[in-house]
Amino acid sequence: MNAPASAPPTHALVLAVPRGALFAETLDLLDRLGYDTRPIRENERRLLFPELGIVTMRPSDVPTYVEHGAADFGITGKDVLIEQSERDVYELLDLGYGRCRMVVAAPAGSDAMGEALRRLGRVRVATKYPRTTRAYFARTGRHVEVVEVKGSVEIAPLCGLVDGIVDLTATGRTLAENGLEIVEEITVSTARLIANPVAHKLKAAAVDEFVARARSVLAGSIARDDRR
Ligand SMILES: Nc1ncnc2c1ncn2[C@@H]1O[C@H](COP(=O)(O)OP(=O)(O)OP(=O)(O)O)[C@@H](O)[C@H]1O
Ligand SMILES: O=P(O)(O)OC[C@H]1O[C@H](OP(=O)(O)OP(=O)(O)O)[C@H](O)[C@@H]1O
Repeated sequence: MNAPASAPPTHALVLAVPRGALFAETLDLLDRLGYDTRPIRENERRLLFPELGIVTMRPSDVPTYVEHGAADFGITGKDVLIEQSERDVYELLDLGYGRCRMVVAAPAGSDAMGEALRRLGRVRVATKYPRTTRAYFARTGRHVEVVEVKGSVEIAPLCGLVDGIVDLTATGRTLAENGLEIVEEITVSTARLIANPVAHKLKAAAVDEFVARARSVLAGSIARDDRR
């Protein structure tokens, strides 16, 4: 049976696109890969774009949709992939943008964390990244009590809730504005292209073609940056 004329074209691949901090650069990349991103840019409340094979969501939800095959592939931060390390997804490509550091930070000049460790044998840390934080403190041989918060993590030590935080920083402005300083760096994060393992096999040609085009577009950006 033929599809009705009004049905959206079915795309070979469905891509999960992160909103928020990675959104603008992801749309710029998609433009350069030949997507017409105008419908996405024109309506910030619309989330699903079947005519483009694109679904938009929070960065931390991208691995969920890709793991379950609701999207064939997607873009999210390496920090999200580390936090959700149990997800069954393939990491295909480092896209280079969205660069930030995941750090341990504490009130500037205070040694609040060292004092807590000496006095109480444990340090209290607020974060949106509980698993990464526990793993990091276990790896570095310290007892940590993790307080999970949903955002604006920097406020937690200022209110006496915790001794320090684990959070992302890019310019360092948010830490500085809140009287915090970086104590340790856990990792560096950039945006990554991930794929559903089954789609990666069954739609190998389409996935490989997308990855090859993305590589060549990214190589072009690096060459352009080098010329500046
Ligand atoms: N300066 C930055 N601060 C935070 N995240 C950044 C920064 N620069 C790039 N990123 C990337 O953007 C992602 C977070 O985006 P955003 O802050 O918009 O998400 P969010 O609203 O916190 O949603 P979620 O609930 O999914 O974490 C991070 O996972 C990281 O990979
Ligand atoms: O080093 P900077 O350039 O200042 O960026 C870092 C800030 O950006 C992110 O917050 P976001 O805006 O995502 O809000 P959130 O705190 O609610 O996660 C991150 O959690 C820091 O707070």
